[in-house]
Amino acid sequence: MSSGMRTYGTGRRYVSKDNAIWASLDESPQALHILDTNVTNNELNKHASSFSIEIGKKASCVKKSEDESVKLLPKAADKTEERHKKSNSHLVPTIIVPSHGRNIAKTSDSDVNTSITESKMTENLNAGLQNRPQRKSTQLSYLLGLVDQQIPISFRDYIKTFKSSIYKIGEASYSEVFKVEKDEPIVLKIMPFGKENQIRCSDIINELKITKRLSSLEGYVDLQEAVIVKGTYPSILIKEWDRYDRQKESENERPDFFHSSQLFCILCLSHGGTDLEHLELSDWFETWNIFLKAAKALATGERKFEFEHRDMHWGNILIKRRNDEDLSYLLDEVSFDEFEDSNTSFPVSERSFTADSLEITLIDFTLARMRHTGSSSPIFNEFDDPELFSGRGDYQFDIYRLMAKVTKGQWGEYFPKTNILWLHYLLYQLLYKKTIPKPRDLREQQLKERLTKLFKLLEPVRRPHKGSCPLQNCAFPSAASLDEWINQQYDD
Ligand SMILES: Nc1ncnc2c1ncn2[C@@H]1O[C@H](COP(=O)(O)OP(=O)(O)OP(=O)(O)O)[C@@H](O)[C@H]1O
Repeated sequence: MSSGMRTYGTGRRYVSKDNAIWASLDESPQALHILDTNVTNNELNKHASSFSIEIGKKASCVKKSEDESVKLLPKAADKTEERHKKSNSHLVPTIIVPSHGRNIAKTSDSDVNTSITESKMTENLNAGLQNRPQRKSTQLSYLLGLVDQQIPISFRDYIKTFKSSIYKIGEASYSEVFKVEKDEPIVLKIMPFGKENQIRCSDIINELKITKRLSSLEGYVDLQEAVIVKGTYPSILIKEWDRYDRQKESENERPDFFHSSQLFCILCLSHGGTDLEHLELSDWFETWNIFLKAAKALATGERKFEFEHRDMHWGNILIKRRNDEDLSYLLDEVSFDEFEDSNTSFPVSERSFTADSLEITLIDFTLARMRHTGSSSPIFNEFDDPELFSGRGDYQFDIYRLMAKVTKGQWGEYFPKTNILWLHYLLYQLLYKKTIPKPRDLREQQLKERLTKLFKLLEPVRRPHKGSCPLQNCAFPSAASLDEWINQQYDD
């Protein structure tokens, strides 16, 4: 992996040996060291130091559990270590940020039983239901209500309803992601929940509600269906899992260990394309459009729902280029006459046009915050996993600490500035982590300069001096304000 670290796709995240990541950059966000040691919640500080790693040590597969004892992860971790010996010797594997808000729930199998009680549609589950085992069955009932089910359906039977081929396309901390081939392909995000080391039911509820709500907005993934299933992993998916493992070496444990009582939430989503980390960018038109569209999507989310993504790393930004056929109807509307006898070379406009034909889709709202309905309390994640704030070696991890600074731990409140932090991260990834061909003409050069200018404008902390408040330097309080500024500034 070019960046030397994996930021998603598994619970195990890696820090590059090169901790002096900023030393080589002119625009090094000063935030890193200042904020590392200054997270608002003292508890976080306490934990932050616990996760530092020593190169070459067997730290790769240990993590501190809640009771501070060090324990080995199951099989998958051993496999990871082996793999790293083989192919990733430049990485220092460690567990930095295992999952988002997916604390080790202190539940037993019986805590999440499948007996169905009357579903009570209380709106605010955030504060009330997390970490209360006695309410687990109420949470499950609530979740089933959200997906219009009375009881979980059989996992195998549900998968059988798909008549076309299914391929595994991705994986994450606690989920496996499959694609169902169709004219309009769909994606199945399969998340086991409710038991130890799995996603909390309350987190599933939040992700589902937010995904549903944003579904029709431009720039956000479409939720076509959500189901709660129960049972062992269907063999067709295991076969696909094995194929993926052979080709790409999965970081997860083979999902054949689940008990027949296991519950899963399956989100059926539109296919959003390739994530930014794995997409090769062809020019600065495209690069500009990715940033612009991400900023616009966040601005729309803010305006409609007081939305903050809070985890917009480059694995959560999907990009799809419309193919030539999709574009033909647009080409019909373009007059090429103006290019005749003109000094403007046609390829410039053509490239610009192509870049504009790109779609972005934001996914993964596990950590997101939004107002659900007018009167109800917001949906949000408590960020109560201290490991979220202890990552090192990538700007992504500093963003979590910066968010703690901005929110002062009041995660339920509305702080659109967190969207600006993620947009600054996005600019950094685009400008310094992607390999984009040099601008080939003036127009491309201008777009690159725009992005560089915005990178400076959005920088969270610039030359802080005594008594100054970090984050006060960035002029934009929200993605909406940035969007307005861009519209005024650049009318193209
Ligand atoms: N709708 C989609 N279309 C295409 N690919 C997708 C889609 N949803 C997920 N993926 C792929 O699967 C990966 C993991 O998905 P996602 O980020 O939603 O999982 P997660 O468990 O929430 O991850 P994280 O570790 O970031 O919490 C993505 O990075 C992407 O490559």
